[in-house]
Amino acid sequence: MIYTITVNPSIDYVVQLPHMTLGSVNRLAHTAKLPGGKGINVSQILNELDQPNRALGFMGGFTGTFISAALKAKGLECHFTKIADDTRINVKIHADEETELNGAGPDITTLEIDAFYQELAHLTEDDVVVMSGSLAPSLPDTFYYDIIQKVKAAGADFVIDTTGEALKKTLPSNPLVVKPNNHELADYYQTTFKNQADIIAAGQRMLAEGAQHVLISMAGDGGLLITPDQVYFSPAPKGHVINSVGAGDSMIGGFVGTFAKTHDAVESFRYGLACGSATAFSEDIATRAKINEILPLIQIKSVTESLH
Ligand SMILES: Nc1ncnc2c1ncn2[C@@H]1O[C@H](COP(=O)(O)OP(=O)(O)OP(=O)(O)O)[C@@H](O)[C@H]1O
Ligand SMILES: O=P(O)(O)OC[C@@]1(O)O[C@H](CO)[C@@H](O)[C@@H]1O
Repeated sequence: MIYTITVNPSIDYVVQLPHMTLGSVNRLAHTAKLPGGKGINVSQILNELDQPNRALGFMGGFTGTFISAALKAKGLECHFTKIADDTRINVKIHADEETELNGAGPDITTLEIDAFYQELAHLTEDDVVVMSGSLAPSLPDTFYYDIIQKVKAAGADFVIDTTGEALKKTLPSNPLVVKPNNHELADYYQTTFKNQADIIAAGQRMLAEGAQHVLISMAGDGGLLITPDQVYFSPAPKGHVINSVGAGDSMIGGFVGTFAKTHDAVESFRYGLACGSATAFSEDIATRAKINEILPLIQIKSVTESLH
């Protein structure tokens, strides 16, 4: 079973307007309220790929009721831990440029945290736990690290979508895959990239530091997959970008869901790329139909030889 953990889910309130003027009343041309949060987005993709999975995390209040109902309607298996406080609302403004206003998140009590841990009490070595997104402020900084210790004790695999110090702390525990984007990768090693070879070298360093696979996403410039003995690149297919929020989560969902079925890293990369672009070309997280439309457009090539 794949478990996704969204500690801090959200209603993503997506608003569109041709132009936003700060300090004025702006009238919205189009709005949408979508269930969001990084792990939930991964679960939505897994569901589209018919990959059994269970969405975990904390959910509460009228916002939590909305998200749970929306996910149930989509057929997701959800085991969220109920909390007393309201789940947050994140505002995604699509005007001249994309601007995001993400809430800090609700208060979560020690009793609620204990109840959440019960969901991880029966992990086995066949399981994969995907952890994504910010921690609510009331959670300890070690929250993800503590979960990883439980995952490792059960012999299960894990994926964590994080950056900075949190990533540094988890790499030695050998995550199945890490997916920094090229900017996060440059920040991580406090460097700037002049060309693709520099990006690949940084990805290989992350592999040496413990990741089993490194996926580097580069938005409209495509992605790279780094394995212990090969490096692959794919450009992104061209299309009309509608809402790139969740493209990175979709890439993780495509990779992890396919890897669980095939144990084939390149095939998993292919699905990851297709799911990422399919979401960028959709209002919400991509559907199976959109993913199928994009899959034939993905062109992966090995760039290993060009490095020597
Ligand atoms: N404009 C785009 N055109 C085509 N494909 C895209 C576009 N944006 C994203 N993608 C696809 O989705 C993948 C992940 O996107 P991106 O690099 O933006 O991830 P991210 O930075 O983690 O995004 P986010 O945090 O918004 O989810 C890319 O590698 C690419 O395959
Ligand atoms: O505030 P966090 O937890 O870092 O990110 C939350 C979020 O921006 O991530 C998803 C897109 O990746 C959205 O659905 C959601 O609003």
